[in-house]
Amino acid sequence: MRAPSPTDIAAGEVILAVENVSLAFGGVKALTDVSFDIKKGEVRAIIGPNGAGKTSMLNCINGFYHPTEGRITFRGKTRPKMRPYEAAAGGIARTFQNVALFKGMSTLDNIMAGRTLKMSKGFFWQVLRHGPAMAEEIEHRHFVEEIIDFLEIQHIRKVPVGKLPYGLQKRVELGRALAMQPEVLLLDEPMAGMNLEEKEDMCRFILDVSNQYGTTIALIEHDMGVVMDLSDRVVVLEYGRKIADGTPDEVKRDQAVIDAYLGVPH
Ligand SMILES: Nc1ncnc2c1ncn2[C@@H]1O[C@H](COP(=O)(O)OP(=O)(O)OP(=O)(O)O)[C@@H](O)[C@H]1O
Repeated sequence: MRAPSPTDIAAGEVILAVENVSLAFGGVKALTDVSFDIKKGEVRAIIGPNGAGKTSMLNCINGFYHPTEGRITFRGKTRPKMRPYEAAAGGIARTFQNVALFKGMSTLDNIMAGRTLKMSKGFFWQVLRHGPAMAEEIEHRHFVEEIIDFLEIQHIRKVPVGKLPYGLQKRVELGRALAMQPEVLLLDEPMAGMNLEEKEDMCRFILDVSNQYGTTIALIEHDMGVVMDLSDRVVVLEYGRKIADGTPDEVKRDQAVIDAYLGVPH
């Protein structure tokens, strides 16, 4: 698979910064004054007990929610009212806690759907499937086939995704996100509901995406073994507040984190 679009941000520099972000739903404070950054090329985990605000944080990053306070800066630009399609077009792709695919469509068509953002030819040409649109579609199909090879899902390319086991559906969803050639990939519980073998496969693919293509990855994950193996740095939320931030080793020795996971009252 080809590398993501080139960027002017060097590996190790901050590509996305979350500053003093708060988010409230009526009286419920999902996030309170949360700050952390994500560096280009790293695997950044967001962890915390149920209801800690992890999914709300991803939803703020990709523009699905707008923070009540604070700001999010992506590639040096602060866009407080960024919408999900603007985030995707700008290089932030996302997978969901519960697989969100077109269940009646094939693996190939689902991944192709992720590619439409990259298609420049207008609807008129697309409908005619002629001329410039045809040439462009062939190029995009090549790219999608590369992703299918990369994720080792050639055998299911024509199968409607609704008929696939859950682990493979998660892999197809990853493929659809990769089809956008994102600079930042947000993964919401990529291993949820998987058996051990499927988890090992998904871990390998995430590491391959990171190592081979330098894609920056932020992931929410409950499986601590996976988090410790995959991540460069971990941010820990509890009741919507950040309680720790550091390398996996630092975080697992942090007393506030140990207390949060053991349910010690504060
Ligand atoms: N759309 C919403 N409307 C009202 N409250 C919400 C909404 N989304 C999230 N919340 C609340 O915000 C808080 C944080 O929820 P969130 O889903 O972000 O946590 P989480 O850490 O992702 O949890 P889990 O691990 O269970 O998925 C919870 O109290 C939740 O009930």
